[in-house]
Amino acid sequence: MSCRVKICGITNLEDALAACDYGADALGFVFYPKSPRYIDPVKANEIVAQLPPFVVPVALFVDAQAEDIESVVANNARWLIQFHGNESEAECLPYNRPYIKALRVKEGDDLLLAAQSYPSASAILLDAYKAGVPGGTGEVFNWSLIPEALPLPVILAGGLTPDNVARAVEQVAPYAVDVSGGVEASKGLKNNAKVKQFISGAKREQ
Ligand SMILES: O=C(O)c1ccccc1NCC(=O)[C@H](O)[C@H](O)COP(=O)(O)O
Repeated sequence: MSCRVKICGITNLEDALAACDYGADALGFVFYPKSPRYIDPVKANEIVAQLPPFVVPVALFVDAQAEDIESVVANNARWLIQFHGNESEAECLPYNRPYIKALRVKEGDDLLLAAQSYPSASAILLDAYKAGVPGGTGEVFNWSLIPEALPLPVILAGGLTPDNVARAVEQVAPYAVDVSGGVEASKGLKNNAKVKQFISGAKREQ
């Protein structure tokens, strides 16, 4: 089965539309001010207004204030929210939007228990744990730590590239894959050839 693809860290319209042309299913916009991929909410909403109708825009926050989240998602009914910090389920619910909860994976974690703490999530995104860095680390985690029976669709992230994505899809069989650094020319700017190669690798029939 073909895997869905989310291209994260979009900061400009050209990269957004190119990713859509190559077959991206979702685009991630980072509203974490300390990220080199941070995008201004007004600019992000201008881009989202120009996306093809079947591409899902994902607004990514890290332990953000409710008013900051509202100020982004109130502008377009299409936004799905990705919580990439230490938000509890109760903190993910007030926006009445479908949401993805990111979990940062490290040895010894009980991922099943962690995923079970978010029964209202649409999907769980699994990313590499790195102390002091909430995401976009470019690091791969040990995929064999993922339990067989997670209760939600899994989005695999962390250090994916055009070179390893087909192997990741084959080994993990995730609902979707998510990439940021592995398809960049420089922080915040995508390399379109890498984006195209990544998407065809992810969607290649196994
Ligand atoms: O991309 C960031 O700078 C970022 C900062 C803080 C929290 C999350 C962030 N990105 C989250 C993503 O969804 C990335 O795509 C995911 O962490 C994988 O990144 P990469 O390993 O670079 O592919």
